[in-house]
Amino acid sequence: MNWHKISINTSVENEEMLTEFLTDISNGISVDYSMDIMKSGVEDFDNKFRLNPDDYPESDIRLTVYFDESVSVDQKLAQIRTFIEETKSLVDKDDINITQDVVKETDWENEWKKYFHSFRVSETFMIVPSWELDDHEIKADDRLIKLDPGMAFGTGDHPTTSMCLKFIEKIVKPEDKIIDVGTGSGILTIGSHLMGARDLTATDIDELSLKVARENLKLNDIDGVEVRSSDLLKNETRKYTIVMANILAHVIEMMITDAYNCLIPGGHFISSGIIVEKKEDILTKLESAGFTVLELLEDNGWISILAKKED
Ligand SMILES: C[S@@+](CC[C@H](N)C(=O)[O-])C[C@H]1O[C@@H](n2cnc3c(N)ncnc32)[C@H](O)[C@@H]1O
Repeated sequence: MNWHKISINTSVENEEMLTEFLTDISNGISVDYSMDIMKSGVEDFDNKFRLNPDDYPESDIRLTVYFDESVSVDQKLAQIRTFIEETKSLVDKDDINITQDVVKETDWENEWKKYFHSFRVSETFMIVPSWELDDHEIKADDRLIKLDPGMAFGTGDHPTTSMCLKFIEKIVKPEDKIIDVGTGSGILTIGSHLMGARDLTATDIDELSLKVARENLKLNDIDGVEVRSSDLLKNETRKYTIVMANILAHVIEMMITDAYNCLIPGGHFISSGIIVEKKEDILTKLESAGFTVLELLEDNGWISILAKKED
C-alpha cells in the first residue's frame, strides 16, 4: 500500500495551532524539533540523541501527517493551505514550507538495503549483508560477518561498532567466556564466535533486537549462544573473561561496577558508544572501580576503551 506524506516546516510559535488542525484532518501527526530546540529542552541531550543528528529539521519544527492512498491528497493540501491563509495568528507565513511525498509501505523495510553493502571493518573482519553473500570475493584469512541488521542497531558501519570489532580481533581467544551487553544485531557476538569463542551470552533490553540477533546468529550458522533479555548486568551471577558493551556513555557509566564484579581477575571490559566529551569522566570511573585502561580508540567523535581487571 502507498501512503501520502505531507510535511510542514515552520516556526515553533505555530506548533499549537497547526497541530490542532492537522490532528482533526488526519489519523495522526508526528512532530520533529530542530536540534537547537531539542538541546534546550532535553537535559543531557548530547548523550541521549547524538546518534542521528541529520534527522533534525532545519526549521524550528516539522509536522508530518500520513494519509492512505484512498484519500485525495490534493484536497488535503488545499485544506491545509486555506487554513494557513485564513488563520491570522500564524506567524512567518512566508516561511511555512509544505512538502509532499508518496511512501511505499514495503520501502520502509527494504529501502536501506540499497545503501548497505559489503565492507571491511578491520584487518580481517568483513561485513557482508545477507543479500550480497554470493557476489563477493573472500581473502584466505577474512572473517565474514553475515548480516541482516533489520531494525536493530549494529551494521558495523558505525564507528562505535567497528572499534569494538577491532578490540575483539585483538583480544578474543577460544577459551573466553563472553557477555555482549546490548547486542543489537548480534554483530559483536558473531565477531567473537569467528575468533573461536564458544561460551557466548548476548543480551538486550529490546525484544526486537533479540529477535534480529537470533536470526543473524542463524545466518552465520552459530548455535549455542545464550540470547536473552536483560537490563545491563543487573541480576548477572556468572563470571566472564570479557564483558563488552556498546551503549551510550551515561549507560556505560551505570554498569562499570557491575562489569568489574562480573569479570574474573585478568578479565577485559570493552566499552563503546562514548562521545569524546565524556572520555575523562568514563576513564576516571573505570579507574576508580579498579580497572586499568589498556587502550583507547577514537573515531569521528566517538571513543572505545579496552580496560582490564588486574589479576
Ligand atoms: C548502540 S546499540 C549496539 C549494538 C551492537 N552491540 C553494536 O555494537 O553495534 C546499543 C544496544 O543496547 C541496547 N540497550 C540499551 N539499553 C540497554 C540496557 N539497559 N540493557 C541492555 N541493553 C540495552 C539497545 O537496545 C541496543 O540494541
